[in-house]
Amino acid sequence: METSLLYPVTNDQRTDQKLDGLWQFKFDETKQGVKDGWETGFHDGVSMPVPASFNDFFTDKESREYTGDFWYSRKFFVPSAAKGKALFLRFDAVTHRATIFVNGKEIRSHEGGFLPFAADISSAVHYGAENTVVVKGNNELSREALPAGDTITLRNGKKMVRPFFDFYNYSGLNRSVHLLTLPQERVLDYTTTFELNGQDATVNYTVTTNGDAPVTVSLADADGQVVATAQGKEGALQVKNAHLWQVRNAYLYTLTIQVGDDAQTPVDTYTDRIGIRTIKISGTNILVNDKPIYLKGFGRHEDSPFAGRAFDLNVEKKDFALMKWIGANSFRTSHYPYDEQVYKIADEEGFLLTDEVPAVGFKMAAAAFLGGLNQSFFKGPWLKKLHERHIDQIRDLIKRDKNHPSVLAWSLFNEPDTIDENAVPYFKQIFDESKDLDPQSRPRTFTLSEDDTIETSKVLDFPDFYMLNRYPGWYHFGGYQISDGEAGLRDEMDKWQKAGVTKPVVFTEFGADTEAGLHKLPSVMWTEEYQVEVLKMFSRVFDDYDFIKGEQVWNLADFQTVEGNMRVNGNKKGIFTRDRQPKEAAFFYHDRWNKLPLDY
Ligand SMILES: CCC[C@@H]1NC[C@@H](O)[C@H](O)[C@H]1C(=O)O
Repeated sequence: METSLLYPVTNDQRTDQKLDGLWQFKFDETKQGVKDGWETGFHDGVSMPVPASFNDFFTDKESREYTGDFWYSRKFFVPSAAKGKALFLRFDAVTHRATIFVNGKEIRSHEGGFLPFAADISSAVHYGAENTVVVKGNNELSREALPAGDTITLRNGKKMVRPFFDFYNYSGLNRSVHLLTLPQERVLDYTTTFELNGQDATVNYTVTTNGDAPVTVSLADADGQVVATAQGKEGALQVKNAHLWQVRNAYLYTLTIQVGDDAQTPVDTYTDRIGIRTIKISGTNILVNDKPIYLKGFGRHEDSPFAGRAFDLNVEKKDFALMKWIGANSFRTSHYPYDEQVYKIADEEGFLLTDEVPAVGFKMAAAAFLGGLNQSFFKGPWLKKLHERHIDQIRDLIKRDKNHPSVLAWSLFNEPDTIDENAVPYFKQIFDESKDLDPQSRPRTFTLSEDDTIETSKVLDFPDFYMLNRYPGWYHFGGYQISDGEAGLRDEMDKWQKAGVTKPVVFTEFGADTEAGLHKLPSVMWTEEYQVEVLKMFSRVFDDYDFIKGEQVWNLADFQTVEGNMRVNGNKKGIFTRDRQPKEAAFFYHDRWNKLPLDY
């Protein structure tokens, strides 16, 4: 688990310099790099943009599909003025694992392609001079790492990944790299929880530092007026006439943490924007500030042409424009934690997000679907290591994202095999170990695939609310048989109702692959008309069951997947195309959702 995952800020005590841009890049198929000393830097690579996945910049298949070790290198200057400071390189994400070298010295390694980590380089840098950072990355998949898959070797000796999941294995320095100078004594972390008292609110906080200097915490409103202050590493900020953070009606305060005796010359200062709101599950209702809400939105991917899985602020800005236009209020970070800047935008825009770890592909049937095996995923020599990494990434996910008002819930798996008895002890361990990680005690859950129903799933006691992924009209009962699909879906909902549903049910995946521009009257599958028919069918069912408290259609946009006879250059279930243009279904939801209140 990382010591500190605070997002970088710049002020009189801290600096944050992004090292984005063109780096040197090389594949290392024969693991030559270590023998040839690449860790000291190299100039005979190709230029590679950062942040970006490397895959789509090449014109040959071997490079696009490359699986194995790869190396990045660049120079960076450390000013003499940085002497006495703690120096870190913060990697917002390297997919799927990395080892970091500075001036040829190995600093640290990290496992997990979607969460940040920081390398303390204080002892390795030359001040007032250029330095060299080298990243040795690897993008192989296995059953003992997240996301799950296999790596095979073809007869020609090339390695190839076999994902147990339906998104392309885009790899590389997918998010920004920061050079940080920090005070030796500093804020490492903070927590916030909220109590609403009529018009007023209490912000309970804790602050973690690496020293004994006193701490002062203040809260300023959106106009910069300080509305509350408190002393100590634990305390309560009393806010009169609190302006609450609401769904699609956000309000953010600025929290300032100062370390040191003298407010004029603090040892460290850390600021962040927070929203005062509460989240609760009450019966079959999801409550924000004690008011029931209904989730309207999407499963998404960090995916776009050229940059692959890299965070691209332009794409993110467009996606939020589309989600606001269509009347959405929420999304799931399927199937991995997104870049922190996404959560900051969601905080500002008043969107709720379900924050998901990359525990995807924990199901051999998925592997079978993608040409894999048919055996129990939760019974194998890989489980011990997988569990260690799974809970480690849950810990870091919650540590990183716990102060975002936009985070509604934690999704600990996507479509795991929960029919298998062997899943129960694994789920118990994960839910026991994650129980107290979130100071705000937000709901923990996971998605249930088609096979995992109220009759077959063995782990329905664990989630705080249910997330269902259902595909009648597509993967079964498609085309003219869609009426059987609707009847079957209603049968299942009747069983949930008869069983006495005591928790909210949110549909987190449903939809149909659709080739933009394909039309037919009457419809056939793959046409835009048929996608609307499927979505109208789901809407009819959602409107008939009161315990259904959300509809998040799969997917916001078309996205890249592995090649296969079930994919047409990727997954086409998008409501928008991959270049973010509307299919007919976008206008259906624009009409359906904008008729409703923003939060219901
Ligand atoms: C029947 C499982 C559906 C599946 N669910 C997980 C997503 O990551 C996939 O994209 C989606 C699909 O096949 O469209």
